[in-house]
Amino acid sequence: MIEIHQLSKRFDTITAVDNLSFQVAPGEVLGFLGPNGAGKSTTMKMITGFLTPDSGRISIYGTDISGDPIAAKQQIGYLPEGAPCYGDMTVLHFLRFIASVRRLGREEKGRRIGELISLLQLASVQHQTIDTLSKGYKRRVGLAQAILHDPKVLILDEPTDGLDPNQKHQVRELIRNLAQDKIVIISTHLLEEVSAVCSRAIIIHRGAIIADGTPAQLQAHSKYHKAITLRFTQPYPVAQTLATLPGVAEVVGATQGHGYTVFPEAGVDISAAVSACIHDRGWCVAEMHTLEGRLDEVFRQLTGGQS
Ligand SMILES: Nc1ncnc2c1ncn2[C@@H]1O[C@H](COP(=O)(O)OP(=O)(O)OP(=O)(O)O)[C@@H](O)[C@H]1O
Repeated sequence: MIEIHQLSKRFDTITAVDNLSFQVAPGEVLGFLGPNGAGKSTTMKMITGFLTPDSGRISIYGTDISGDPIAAKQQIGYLPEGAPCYGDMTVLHFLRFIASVRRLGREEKGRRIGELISLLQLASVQHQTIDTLSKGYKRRVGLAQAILHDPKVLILDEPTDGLDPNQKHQVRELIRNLAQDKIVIISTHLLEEVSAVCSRAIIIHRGAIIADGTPAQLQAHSKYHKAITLRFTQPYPVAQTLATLPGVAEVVGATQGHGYTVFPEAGVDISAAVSACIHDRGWCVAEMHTLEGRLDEVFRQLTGGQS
């Protein structure tokens, strides 16, 4: 269990993290979302012991990070923003160095590095210096060093940044597999990443938590939650008719074709009423879908439209 209690950090006049409290349990993949400058990286740096908080407590499986930083850090794997340092080392030398720092035994060191080179597809670049690698490879080397000692806690700052779509997919699979018995916290700007890998998401804005829930719970705040999209084969008086149904908040027509989005009033399920109305009128429907909600819209709504 990770327990964060009333964590705060200021840089001169900027309050980067403002009285943040939350807990994360094993098996959870927690996504940290927020606009640029929201305080995600600063929070991660404090959880990993790289930055000292001005106030508040951080406990990693019962160990206070400021009380016993070495014991706490032994349990953590951290992928910071950007590329791994020591760019003049080859990938293999760097991973051997990290394995020594993490005090892996000789045999375990060789076995584990071999496993990770294969898992993260680093074989073709293992003798290349890190400075000469592409962004995607640097990111994968960063991930390899973060999970080398098989930590119980993984803190990953934008883990798929710079990866191509195939690599993004592979890394997300890897995170999902790793998460089974670990605590994983990832920061990301990619809302599809939250839906793909996170069991829970926290939205941070100006250093404070403004939403906390499963991706589905957050999507339920969207005005698209349980909205119905329709496409008809020919023109009908759809907007006027459906707008009069009980529970319908708004009907918006598409700019092209005979498509509509029917928005419900909050918490109302309008699917039965809409289907019955269409059936009664004998209208020919080409497509009909009920939407889950849009995380990007919830994010914009809660953060006031900032990037
Ligand atoms: N070392 C520092 N010195 C001064 N200000 C800092 C420092 N580190 C962060 N900040 C400021 O603290 C605030 C939070 O920054 P942080 O990097 O934690 O945000 P973030 O949510 O990770 O942003 P991004 O999504 O852009 O990475 C920002 O206003 C940033 O400029």
